[in-house]
Amino acid sequence: MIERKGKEKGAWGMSDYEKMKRTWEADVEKTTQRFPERKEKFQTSSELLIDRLYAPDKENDTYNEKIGFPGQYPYTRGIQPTMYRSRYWTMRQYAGFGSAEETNERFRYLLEQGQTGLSVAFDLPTQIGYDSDDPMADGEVGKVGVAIDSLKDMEQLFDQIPLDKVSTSMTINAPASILLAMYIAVGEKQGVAPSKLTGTIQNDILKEYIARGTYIYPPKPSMRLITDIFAYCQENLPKFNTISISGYHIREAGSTAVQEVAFTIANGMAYVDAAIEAGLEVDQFAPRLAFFFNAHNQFFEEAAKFRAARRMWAKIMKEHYGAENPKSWKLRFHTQTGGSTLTAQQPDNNIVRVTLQALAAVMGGTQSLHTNSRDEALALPTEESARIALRTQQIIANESGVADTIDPLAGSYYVEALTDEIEKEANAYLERIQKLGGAVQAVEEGFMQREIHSAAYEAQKRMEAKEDIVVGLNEFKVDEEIHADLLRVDEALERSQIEKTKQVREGRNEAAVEETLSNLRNAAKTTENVMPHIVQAVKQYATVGEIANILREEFGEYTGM
Ligand SMILES: CC(C)(COP(=O)(O)OP(=O)(O)OC[C@H]1O[C@@H](n2cnc3c(N)ncnc32)[C@H](O)[C@@H]1OP(=O)(O)O)[C@@H](O)C(=O)NCCC(=O)NCCSC(=O)CCC(=O)O
Repeated sequence: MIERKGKEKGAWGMSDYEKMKRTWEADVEKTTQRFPERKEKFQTSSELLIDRLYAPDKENDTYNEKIGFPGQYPYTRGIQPTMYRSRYWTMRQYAGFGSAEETNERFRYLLEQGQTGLSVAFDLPTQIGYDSDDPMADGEVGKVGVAIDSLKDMEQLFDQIPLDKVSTSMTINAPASILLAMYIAVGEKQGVAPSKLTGTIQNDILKEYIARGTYIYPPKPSMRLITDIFAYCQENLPKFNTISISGYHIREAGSTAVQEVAFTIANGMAYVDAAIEAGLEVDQFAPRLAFFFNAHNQFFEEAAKFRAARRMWAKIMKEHYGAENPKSWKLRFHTQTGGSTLTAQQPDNNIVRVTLQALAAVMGGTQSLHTNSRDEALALPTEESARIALRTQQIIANESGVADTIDPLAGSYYVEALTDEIEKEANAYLERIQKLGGAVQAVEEGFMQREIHSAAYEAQKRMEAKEDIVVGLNEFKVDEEIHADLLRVDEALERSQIEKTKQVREGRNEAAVEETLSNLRNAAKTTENVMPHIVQAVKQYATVGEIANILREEFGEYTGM
């Protein structure tokens, strides 16, 4: 794979490789002042010293162009010069169920247990912009996540959790502006200025049309809401990640690893195009774009997928969009282990699957990680399962030694070849999507959906023919009764949540609510940024449903392809 060519020495008598290495060493010097390495000396159990980085010891063109050094373009080896030697990935377990109080308790439990970031799961009504007392919410309140109707719920959700110390991810898409506005308002109540807030909103509508389904408005106004958020955050929340461009759900819907990368990056390009069209400067908003991928069981392919995605995005941002700020080139991502790979049969086996998948994510250089709980194929995780899932990451980080040297798979013939092939195949998809007119067009025409369905169909056939073995499912089965200790949401929650929201409505200043909602409506009719109006409305305790309904009236509803 690696062919060595003679190389001219530059004016300073240094080859390109030597220059790159020096630059990396200087970056390490700088980074470690802010983020010192975890240990003075890293060593194996036999006391063999572990170097920060293993790289070719001589000039090598392929290495320079394709692989390079960590923290350097094209970032194949990771986005930080020291990676996990300085700081482990963020351990960020997706959690939420029932009421804000219950979820707050789970959050605090997870933080006490060593989790390092928060990730909010909202219930379905919240995700599609309905209050708990809306007939559309019937039977769904607090089921797959926490029920949030008004700022009151958000205040309880983050009670005793200092928003200047912890970063929060919120899996919210169509109503992302509303939940972000509530987060800003809670921050202010805690005395934390918006400029200090750190976190991420998912805010990725395209994959909702493709795979996940919680869309409200048609594509055009949805894209406008997203670029309004970019513009608002650029001014007011410079540390907040404005979107989490998600391949996770595309993969859950049955795509291949290549499709996951290709469609996610295509969607990413659509957001960049929309923001540029809205008049934003690429180097202003691109540094705060984030990504979110899945991790399945095919260990090497998964690790290679992350490395390929990073390299592709760096090239696209630099060469296609002409971004000049290196922060715009870096693909930063969260990983969640693959929910669809878990089995209801012999559920403890899922712990092993999650371990493999999490390891692939770490080998691929993830910034943040959720490890699924063993019982997720059955119900919401119990506290014990959630703890084991977190412990899985902690064991990988603290006991396995895999985080002690940067990108340990680099240079493996197999992994580098897979990285190249994934990049090539994903680029071929990108070309097809560009020919269709870009991701928005491709989604509207159902192109990605069709490709995913056919991949899922093929995978199902392989499984039924036992070409693909899933342990406990089509082979190695046992007679069992599944009697896991499952967490169920109390049916009384819906009634108490409805009552709580009723009280909020009774206690607020109705004239002020009306005024802020009417200002929002006026802004929605023009091109004015809607975000400041949504912030004003939530501060008056206008609810998620009330705000989403104003936008429904102005933008219309999307009824599917
Ligand atoms: C960018 C990420 C990916 C990660 O952000 P984090 O804050 O956790 O990590 P980070 O940015 O890497 O690190 C925080 C700060 O430390 C710095 N830092 C980190 N490591 C460093 C190192 N080695 N050297 C120097 N600096 C370092 C970073 O630059 C950054 O500072 P600066 O910022 O100053 O540079 C973000 O978007 C994120 O947290 N995403 C999570 C998304 C998520 O949880 N989604 C759940 C979806 S759940 C879902 O959808 C489930 C299924 C469903 O419901 O359908």
